[in-house]
Amino acid sequence: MLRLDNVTKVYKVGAFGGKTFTAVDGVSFDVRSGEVVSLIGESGSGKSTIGKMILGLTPATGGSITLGGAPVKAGREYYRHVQGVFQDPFSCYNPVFKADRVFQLIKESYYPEVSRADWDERVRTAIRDVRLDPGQVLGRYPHQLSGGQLQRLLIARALLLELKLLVADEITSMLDASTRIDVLNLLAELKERGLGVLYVTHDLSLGTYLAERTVVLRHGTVVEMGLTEKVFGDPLHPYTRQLLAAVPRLHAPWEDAEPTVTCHYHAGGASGGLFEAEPGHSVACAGLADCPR
Ligand SMILES: Nc1ncnc2c1ncn2[C@@H]1O[C@H](COP(=O)(O)OP(=O)(O)OP(=O)(O)O)[C@@H](O)[C@H]1O
Repeated sequence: MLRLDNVTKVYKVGAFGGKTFTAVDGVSFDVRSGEVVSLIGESGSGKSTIGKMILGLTPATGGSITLGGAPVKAGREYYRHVQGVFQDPFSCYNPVFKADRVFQLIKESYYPEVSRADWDERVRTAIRDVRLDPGQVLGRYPHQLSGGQLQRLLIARALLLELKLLVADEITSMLDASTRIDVLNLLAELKERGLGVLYVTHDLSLGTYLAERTVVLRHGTVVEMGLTEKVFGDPLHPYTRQLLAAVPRLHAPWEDAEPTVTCHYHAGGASGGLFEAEPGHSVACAGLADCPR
């Protein structure tokens, strides 16, 4: 459904934009309907930039991003099918308006023909779908609602559209542990409904919780990707191993990752792109001292 092919993003930086910085470099992966793909990497690895390009908020410098074969085209029709939910739910609301105004804006833009009564019923259904009580959240200002409630209202808002893909960028990082699980379970329900979800996170444990496939990003390039159980069960790239070793475990002392001695990419005779080490599990060069440059 969503396909990124060799996507690159080069930002102009410096006082007069005279220098450039490549934030995303030749990234390719896809997200299918009814699937959660998690995009994982440390801060600054390019995750949000990829999310923004998919949402048409910033153009790709190279490569292509397509939804159902059609290129990203920011605008009303595209946003009917593709929506983003971000880390800080408060920033998505205008504090001087009641939070549920976001539903009214969707009606005005997409469903002006729907009667007031019908629309109110749709809104209440969407709110119940995200496990909120309409009576408790409608008519309130953003500051009167919790971060988790605001986050879920944004998901409810997305559900009112004919959504195919949701880009969820660090949406659980500001939530407490139990609300976080509620929101993750909600995403799991969305995929049951056939939606594709790109779940952007730097938290590996959350990524593994619900993603069928995982893409590991480092310095703007994909270093490993594949079925989540394979990427996490048998990480091949030293960076993935490092990330996994850094996940805190209850009652277990922190241990550094075992040093990587094999570059699966070069051992497999690959050159260019990623090497498919096993079906559904690909890896980039490990960058070991003896890897050909
Ligand atoms: N508008 C911009 N102009 C110049 N550089 C930018 C711009 N936006 C992002 N960058 C740079 O691109 C790189 C990737 O940023 P991005 O926000 O995509 O990372 P991220 O993986 O989402 O990080 P985080 O997890 O901290 O949100 C960073 O080095 C960042 O400084």
